[in-house]
Amino acid sequence: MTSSLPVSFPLILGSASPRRRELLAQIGLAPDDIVPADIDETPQKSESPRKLAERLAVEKAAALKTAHSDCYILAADTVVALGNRILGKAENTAEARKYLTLLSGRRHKVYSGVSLITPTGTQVSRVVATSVLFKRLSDTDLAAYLSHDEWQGKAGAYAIQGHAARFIKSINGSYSNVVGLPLFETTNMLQGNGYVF
Ligand SMILES: Cc1cn([C@H]2C[C@H](O)[C@@H](COP(=O)(O)OP(=O)(O)OP(=O)(O)O)O2)c(=O)[nH]c1=O
Repeated sequence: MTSSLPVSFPLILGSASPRRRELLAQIGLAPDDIVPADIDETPQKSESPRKLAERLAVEKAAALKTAHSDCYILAADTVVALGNRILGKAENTAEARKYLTLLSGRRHKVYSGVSLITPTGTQVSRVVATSVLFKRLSDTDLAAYLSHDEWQGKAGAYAIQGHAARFIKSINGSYSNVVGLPLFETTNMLQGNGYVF
């Protein structure tokens, strides 16, 4: 007898981030295709971190819609924020040092926007926030962290899933959200919109 599991439409992950692919794999999801969305990620004037994370996730998914009709398209964006100040990806070691010095001994928020386009063209989105508390970083901590390239390509110039875990006293909220994709909310979004897995 053959099983009669309902068959879903293909899932496209609109992301160049290896973290997002790994996070999906963690919950048993292998996208049918991975297609980075090339959009301008510059914040708008006075845009809040939350709004930025949502807008960029929406735009990343929307950028892939025409080329991938009849698919589920999932995209996300992660923003690190100290109050309303957005810390993006550092461009060089000096900027990474500046960001980490700002985060030192303080609590900040990480917002991930997630957006899903269904095969019928409906787009749903949400933002998840996690609060992260860094210990006070010594010069030795900073020098050690900046001596390897973990800071590169990460919002706020750190990776909670890497060596930066040494610096994190506590988090309040979703861990996977900090790494780049809130898995509980993403699962609900996919299943709530008919994606079977
Ligand atoms: C705060 C934090 C961010 N990050 C990463 C997740 C994201 O890859 C990156 C934030 O940049 P994003 O612009 O969200 O993502 P991306 O440019 O890497 O990939 P794409 O836009 O194609 O989806 O920072 C970590 O890996 N660990 C962390 O602790």
